[in-house]
Amino acid sequence: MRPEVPAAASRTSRASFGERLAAARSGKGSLCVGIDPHPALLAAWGLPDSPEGLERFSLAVLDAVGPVSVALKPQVALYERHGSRGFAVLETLLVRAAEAGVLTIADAKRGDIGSTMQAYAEAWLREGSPLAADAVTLNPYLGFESLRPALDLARSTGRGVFVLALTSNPEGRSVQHVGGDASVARSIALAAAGENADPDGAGRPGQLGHVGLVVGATVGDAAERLGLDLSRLNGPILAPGVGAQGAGTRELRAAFGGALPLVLPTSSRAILAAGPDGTRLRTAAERTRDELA
Ligand SMILES: O=C(O)c1cc(=O)[nH]c(=O)n1[C@@H]1O[C@H](COP(=O)(O)O)[C@@H](O)[C@H]1O
Repeated sequence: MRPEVPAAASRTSRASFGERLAAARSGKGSLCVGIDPHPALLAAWGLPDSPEGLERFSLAVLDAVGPVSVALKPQVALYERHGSRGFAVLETLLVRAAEAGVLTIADAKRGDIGSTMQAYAEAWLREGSPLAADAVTLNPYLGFESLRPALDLARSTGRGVFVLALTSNPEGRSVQHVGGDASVARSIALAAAGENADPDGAGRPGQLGHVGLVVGATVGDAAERLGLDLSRLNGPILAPGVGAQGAGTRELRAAFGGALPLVLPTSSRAILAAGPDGTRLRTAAERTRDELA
């Protein structure tokens, strides 16, 4: 049976996603835990690489780290590899997280021509969609403006998007860093800041907006070097790369400087490896959160 629509999907509040995230951070501190059920992790937890294993893993992570994390970020490919039954597990996770009051960021990295983008936007952000999350990651390779359906839907529903700008992987440089002052990364950051200038379209500039960026914690001084003025984004910055990819507090400070208050660090494998014991898992998340504070 299809799970009910997440509570988050039926919200009518006009608060922007950036404001909702900031409110949640003020109570819970600032850590996003990524849910990446890799086959090796399932095996280490004594679970089968099957939809059943996936469901037990996902709900155990929610129970253990939900209370100490401001958001959970399921990596949708790890669900997709189990086909429709994997996606059914993701739907259940999104419902349960909404019921538990934990924000969800679907790490789907979607991006396509506008007409197709409309369908992706509806899948991940529309009221009533079984896969609706609080936010979704987007890939702007087809041009920032191709993301328009998702930008507009996020704005009108109080949900958010995180657009890839400077990714944590070394290969990203060959696309994102080229061009000096006119780099792809800088143009994406400028476009995102422009969207956030009036985040709810109601003439209330100054609110944190619905358009976030993904900037890896591993990127060193790239943001500064390429002229991305992240402190003017007026929206959240998702920073993967913490833990398994080698970044910690020092790297976050080096990468973000004055923009650190906007940064939501996210870590997956380094925390998930502490399971399956729920107490150890929660302690690992708390320790990571507190070290990064
Ligand atoms: O959008 C992302 O979440 C993301 C962007 C990026 O630049 N780098 C990056 O690692 N990610 C995702 O963040 C997670 C990182 O996992 P860990 O390396 O295990 O912490 C994976 O799900 C990646 O797909």
